[in-house]
Order: sequence, then structure tokens, then C-alpha cells
Amino acid sequence: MSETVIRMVAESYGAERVFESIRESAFYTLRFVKYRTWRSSDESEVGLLAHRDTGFITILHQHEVEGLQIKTKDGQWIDAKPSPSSFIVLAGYTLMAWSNDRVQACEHQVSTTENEKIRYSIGLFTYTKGEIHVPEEMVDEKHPLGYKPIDSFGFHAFLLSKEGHKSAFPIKAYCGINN
Ligand SMILES: O=C(O)CCC(=O)C(=O)O
Ligand SMILES: [Fe+2]
Repeated sequence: MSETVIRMVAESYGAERVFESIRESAFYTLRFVKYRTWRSSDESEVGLLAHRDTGFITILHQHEVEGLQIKTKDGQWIDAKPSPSSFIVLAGYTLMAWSNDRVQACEHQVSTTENEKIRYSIGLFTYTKGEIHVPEEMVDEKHPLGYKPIDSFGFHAFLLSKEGHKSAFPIKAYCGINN
């Protein structure tokens, strides 16, 4: 499924010729998360603070208990309702850079609203190894090249640094051009 989505993104920008190289550099982690219930009714929130994922794409499935919220382009938080048959695909920072900002890394958070039910989610995180380059299909007059080659391991090390921590858009601080 991850490969299918990445192929669709590449094709939609006329860059299907580079799909194979992304496929070859991809690796995955699978994370199963259990969110506890509230300890008391006045505990304000249990969840995960607003963030953007750092890899290429994330495929999420939440089981029965809602909580995932996605920030829209105009800054509104919307609920992603759980469905037994659906997955949510989120773009991460590496895809944002690879697509030369055509695809924005999606800000999201988890905020549980039901205090009695344990929430489970499962996420397949797709990362890339080695350097990947912005394909020339993503670059034109309106979209000048915005990133140097993207070394995902280097980027993850940068995220742990002081500079990485304080940066609002760490991928731009790490390998952006003209920032
Ligand atoms: O539990 C979820 O639905 C989201 C988890 C998440 O955003 C993450 O692990 O990066
Ligand atoms: Fe996330």
C-alpha cells in the first residue's frame, strides 16, 4: 500500500521514472500504540502533541476510539474519524522535501475525547535510506529547486540536535536552499 501511494504521488507529478529508486531506498517501521484512559475526569488530555512525521509517508489505522486530528491548510483542526476499513496517509518531511514542497508535511495530533476507552492505533512509517534527490519534474519556474540532496539518516540526527529542536521547519534548516 505504501508503494502504491508513493507511485501515485510520483505519477501525479509526471515523475514515475524515479519511483523505482524510491522503492529501492525505502524501509519501514511498524508501530503499535496504546493510549491509556484518563486517570481522572478532570485530566485534560491524553494523546500526542502536534507534530509532523519525519519520514516519507505514514499510513495510520485507528481502532474504534477516535483521537487523531489533522490540521488543514487554513489552520483548522479536523477530526479523522476511525473506520474499520480505512487508513489515513500522512506526508512526512522527507516527502515534502523530495516533492520540492508540492506535498506539505501534514501537522497532526492525538487528543482523546473519551475517557473510558483505551485507544489503539497502528502506523506503518516509510523512511528512505541514502540520499534522495528532488526529481527535475518537481522543479520549474514557479517551483525553483528548494532542497539539496536529502539524507534521511543525517536529517534524523539533525532533529536530535539543539538547532533541529528549535527549528519550525527542520527539513528546511537541514537541507533547504535559500533559507
Ligand atoms: O496514534 C495515532 O493515531 C497517530 C500516531 C502518530 O502520529 C505518530 O506516531 O507519529
Ligand atoms: Fe505522527
